[in-house]
Amino acid sequence: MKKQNNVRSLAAVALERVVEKGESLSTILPVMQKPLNDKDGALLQELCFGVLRMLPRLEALTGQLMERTLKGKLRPLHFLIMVGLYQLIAMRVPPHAALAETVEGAAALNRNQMKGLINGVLRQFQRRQSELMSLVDDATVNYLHPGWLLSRLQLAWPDNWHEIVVANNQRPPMWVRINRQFHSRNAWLALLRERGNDAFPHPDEPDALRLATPCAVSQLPGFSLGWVTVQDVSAQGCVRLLQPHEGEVILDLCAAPGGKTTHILEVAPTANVLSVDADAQRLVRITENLARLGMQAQVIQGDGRKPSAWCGEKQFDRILIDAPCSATGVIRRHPDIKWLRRDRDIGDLAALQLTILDAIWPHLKKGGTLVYATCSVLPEENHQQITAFLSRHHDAQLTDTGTPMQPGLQIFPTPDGGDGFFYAKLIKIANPE
Ligand SMILES: C[S@@+](CC[C@H](N)C(=O)[O-])C[C@H]1O[C@@H](n2cnc3c(N)ncnc32)[C@H](O)[C@@H]1O
Repeated sequence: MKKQNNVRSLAAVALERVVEKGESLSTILPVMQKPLNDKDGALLQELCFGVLRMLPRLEALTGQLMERTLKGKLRPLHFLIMVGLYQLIAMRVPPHAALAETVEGAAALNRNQMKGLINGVLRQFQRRQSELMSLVDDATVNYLHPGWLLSRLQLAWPDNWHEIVVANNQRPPMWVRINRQFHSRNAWLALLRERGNDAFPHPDEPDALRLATPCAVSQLPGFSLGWVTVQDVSAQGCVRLLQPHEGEVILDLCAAPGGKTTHILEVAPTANVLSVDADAQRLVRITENLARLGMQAQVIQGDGRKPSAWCGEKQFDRILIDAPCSATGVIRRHPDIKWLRRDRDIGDLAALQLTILDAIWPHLKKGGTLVYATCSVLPEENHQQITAFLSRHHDAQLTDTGTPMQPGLQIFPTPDGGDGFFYAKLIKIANPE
C-alpha cells in the first residue's frame, strides 16, 4: 500500500481538521475519498463518523493512556490513537490488523519514530480495557454530547432528551423518496425486491420507503434516471405540508442542494418554482439534481434577508423556508455537528431565521401558504420562533401544525424513524382582526 493511502492516517488528518480547525466533514470527506477505491472510501467514512460519534470517550481514554497530550506537529498522532481505539472498541476489524494498520499510519504521517509509542498505547489499552472504561465515566463521556448541548436538550425536553441523545449516537436508517411521476411506491418496491433488497413504507409520508439494508445509490433501481431520491422521511414532510398545486408560483427559499425543489416538482410538475440559496457552490447541486430528474426550475443566488434584491415586489402562492439552523436534529447523519456548533451559535441562527421570515412574509400572496422548517430540535429555532412570529404578524394563521400555545410540529429522531425536524404551516389571511 502506498504511504498516502493508509486510511487510518487519512482519518486522523480529517479528524484534526474537523475538531481543531472547525472544518465540516461533509466538505472535506468527499475530496479525501476521491482517490480511494470504494472499500477504502467507506472505511475512511466509518472511521471518521465513528470517532466523531464517541469523541469524548476516546479523548478521556487517551488521557488515561498518555502521560502528556501530543501537540503541535505531533497532533495528528493524537487523532491516530483515537482511530486505533475506535477500531478496538467498536469495529469488527481483527485487533492485530487494526493495530498494525494504525501503527503504519504513523509512518504515513512521516512520524516513523512514533510507531513504537502508538503500538505501546494501543496494546496497553487492549490489556486494561475494562478497567480504563470504568475510569472514564461522566455525563459527557456517557452521553457523547458537548455539555452545552446536553444542558439545552435537558432543559427543553425533560421527558425526551434521553431518547434524542441515544438516537443521535446511532447510525441512521436510509430513507428514499419515490418519484411518483415514474412509479407508484409499491411498483418501485417490487423493482427493489428483484434486486434482493427490501424496504418499509412510512404510514404518513406517501413517497417514503426505509431500506432494509442501506446501499450505494447505484444499487437503487433507476437512480440515474430520476426514479428515486435519497431523502430522510422527516424532510419529505415539508412538501406534504406545502401542498403544491399545478401551475402555482412557488418559492423554495434556502433551497440548496435542492431536495425539496425536486420534491415539489414531482408532486406538481407544472408548478413555476423559483429556488433561491445564498451559497453559490451549493446552488450547483440544485442544478445537478434537477438535471438528474429531468426537471426545470429557476435557480438563483440570493439572500433570504433581502428578497427585493432578487424578486422585486413579486408574490408567491406558496413559500417553503428550509431555514439555516443548528442541524441538531441530524446529528446521527453528521456527527461533526456536535463539535462544530457552539452554544452562542443558537442565538445567532435564531436571529437570522427571524430576519428571513419577516423579510419574506410580504412576498406571500393573500390566502397563500408558507411552510417554515428546520432540522433542529431546539425551541429557540422552532416553536419559540413561530410564537414570536405570530405575535408580530396578525395576518398569519397557524394551520395543521400544532396549537397557538405550542405552534408547529416537533419531530425527534428515532432509530427506525426520521431525523429531528420541525415544521410550521402558516396561511396569510385576508382580513386580520
Ligand atoms: C437546511 S439547508 C437547505 C436544504 C434544502 N432545502 C434541501 O432540501 O435540499 C439551509 C440552506 O440555507 C442556505 N442559507 C443560509 N443562509 C441563507 C440566507 N441568508 N439566504 C438564503 N439562503 C441561506 C444555506 O446555504 C443552505 O443551503
